[in-house]
Amino acid sequence: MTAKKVVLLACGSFNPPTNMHLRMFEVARDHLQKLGFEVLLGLVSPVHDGYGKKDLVSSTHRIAMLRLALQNTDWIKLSDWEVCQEGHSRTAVVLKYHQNLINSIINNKLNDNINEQDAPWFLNVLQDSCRNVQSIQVKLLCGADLLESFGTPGLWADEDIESIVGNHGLVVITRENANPQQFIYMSDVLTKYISNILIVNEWIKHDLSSTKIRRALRRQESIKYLTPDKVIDYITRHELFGWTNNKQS
Ligand SMILES: Nc1ncnc2c1ncn2[C@@H]1O[C@H](COP(=O)(O)OP(=O)(O)OP(=O)(O)O)[C@@H](O)[C@H]1O
Ligand SMILES: O=C(O)c1ccc[n+]([C@@H]2O[C@H](COP(=O)([O-])O)[C@@H](O)[C@H]2O)c1
Repeated sequence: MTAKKVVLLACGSFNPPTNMHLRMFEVARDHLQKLGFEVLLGLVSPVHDGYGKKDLVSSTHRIAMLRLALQNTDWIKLSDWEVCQEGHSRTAVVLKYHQNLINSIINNKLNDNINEQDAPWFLNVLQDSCRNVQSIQVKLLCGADLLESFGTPGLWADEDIESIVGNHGLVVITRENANPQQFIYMSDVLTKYISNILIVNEWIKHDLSSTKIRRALRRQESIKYLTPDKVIDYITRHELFGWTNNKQS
């Protein structure tokens, strides 16, 4: 039996990227491989500046930090499509864009809207895998907190949730203080598409978040081993997140 081919796409602020953002892809790939999927590629899609989240640094900085964070992986790539749009894109739209692009590659008919210049970051990785392939599914990779944010009133459109779980599927990494199984049980739409939702237990718990890194930096505390050293160098060089190089004694 041939393995179902999957691309994992993670959306978020990555403000800044953490080791857990990278680890999430590894944990998901291991689990999916055991279930018989072939994970061809991981994509990181940072949110547009217009998302307007508190303390969000510019996408120029977030992209630069992600590029540094991704230097030691050969299968997780940055997609800057979302940050290059005019404003914030709903996640359902981001998934659909990448799915359409991959479908075009499979069908070998990149059209005028989607040309090779727009997608150099993963065309070369995928092109070989795409030969003789019928389909590749783009799934949303997320932490359990993002899944649970589906329940925040007014945050996600109902049709978008249905499109994300129905057309793409979710790979959810467990996270402290979240109970994805119970959350799915409480939701009719998630229960309807339960076969499209894979929950991956992260047994090696890292209660790590960008918020905690930002807090440490604000307090002039070390963030070593929480994010790659090159990201730390970038943050300190640009004095991001309240870090200052001229400390008053
Ligand atoms: N420790 C973690 N365990 C599981 N998933 C995580 C973890 N940290 C981040 N993620 C997931 O990574 C994706 C992108 O996350 P995001 O940029 O919001 O990071 P974050 O650390 O949660 O950020 P912030 O603290 O600024 O809210 C989300 O799907 C989020 O759930
Ligand atoms: O598509 C939506 O309606 C939607 C609603 C809320 C959040 N999101 C996405 O979820 C991600 C949340 O990131 P964060 O850092 O706010 O946890 C980010 O990529 C947002 O674009 C998307």
